[in-house]
Amino acid sequence: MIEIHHVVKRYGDKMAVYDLDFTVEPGVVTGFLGPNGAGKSTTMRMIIGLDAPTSGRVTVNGKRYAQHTAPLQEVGALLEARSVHPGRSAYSHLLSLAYTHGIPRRRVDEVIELAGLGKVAKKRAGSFSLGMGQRLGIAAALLGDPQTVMLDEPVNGLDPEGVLWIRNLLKGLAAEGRTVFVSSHLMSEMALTATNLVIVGRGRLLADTTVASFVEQAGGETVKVVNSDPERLRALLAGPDVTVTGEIGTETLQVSGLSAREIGSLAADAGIAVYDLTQQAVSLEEAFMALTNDAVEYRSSTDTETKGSVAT
Ligand SMILES: Nc1ncnc2c1ncn2[C@@H]1O[C@H](COP(=O)(O)OP(=O)(O)OP(=O)(O)O)[C@@H](O)[C@H]1O
Repeated sequence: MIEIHHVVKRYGDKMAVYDLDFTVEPGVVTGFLGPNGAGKSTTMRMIIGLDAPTSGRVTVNGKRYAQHTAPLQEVGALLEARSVHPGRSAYSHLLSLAYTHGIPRRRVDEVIELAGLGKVAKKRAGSFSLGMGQRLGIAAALLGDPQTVMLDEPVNGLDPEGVLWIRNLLKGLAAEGRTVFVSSHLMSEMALTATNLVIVGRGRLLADTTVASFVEQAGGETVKVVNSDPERLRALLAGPDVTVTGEIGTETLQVSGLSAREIGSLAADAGIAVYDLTQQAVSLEEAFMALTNDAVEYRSSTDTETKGSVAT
């Protein structure tokens, strides 16, 4: 468990984190989200003692990181900066980490396998792609078989297979009862991976919630239905908890409050042809952007025009 108690972090005049207060529970993946400069990396650095809070307290399993006798076995962390000697192989990097932390050699083989680095383990880390570097960082984070795993932007640079691998890895670690805390810019990615969400903006806590309630607050699930008689279908679907929207003159309706199955059956009973029936998650990315809009530190003039809806 990670506990952040009223933490403030100031760099000179810059308030990087202001009165952050939340708990990261074991057994689930907790996503840590926020736009650039929100304070995610600063918070993560404070968790593993690379930075000290100006005020407040950060503990892992009840103690400050430095108070743990075997910190690598307590918290495994991947932070954004890569700290691997480029001339070293992945294997020797992990081996030297293991030696200096009293971790047996066989664990090095295990994490190399786990991270899918078997074929490149003897190659110089300096020749690694961004994705392979991320995998090596994750292997190092897991070396001590830690109860708490903290990863800063782990999907950065990974291809789709790598993204899927991370997703399953994180869920598996949480299912083993570990505390899994992972930062991201992407709400759509976190919605597929995390159970809990901590959202920050400009160093402040904006939401401490679950993916399920975030989705619900953002408008819940909708179903897109393209059909031969939208006017009649719209009337058929109407009900107290049902919302139907759609542009007049098009064949497409967006329905919330009914499942795709229920809509398909109602349309079939009425003899209305359905050409497309797709369950769509709400645009979580848009809901996230709306929540963090005032907290975006740097924005290009075109950003506000490029809001994309991301189906998950
Ligand atoms: N060492 C430092 N000195 C001065 N300011 C800093 C320092 N580290 C971070 N900051 C500032 O603190 C704020 C929070 O930065 P931080 O890197 O924690 O954000 P972040 O959420 O991780 O952002 P990103 O997603 O871009 O990595 C930013 O305004 C940043 O410029």
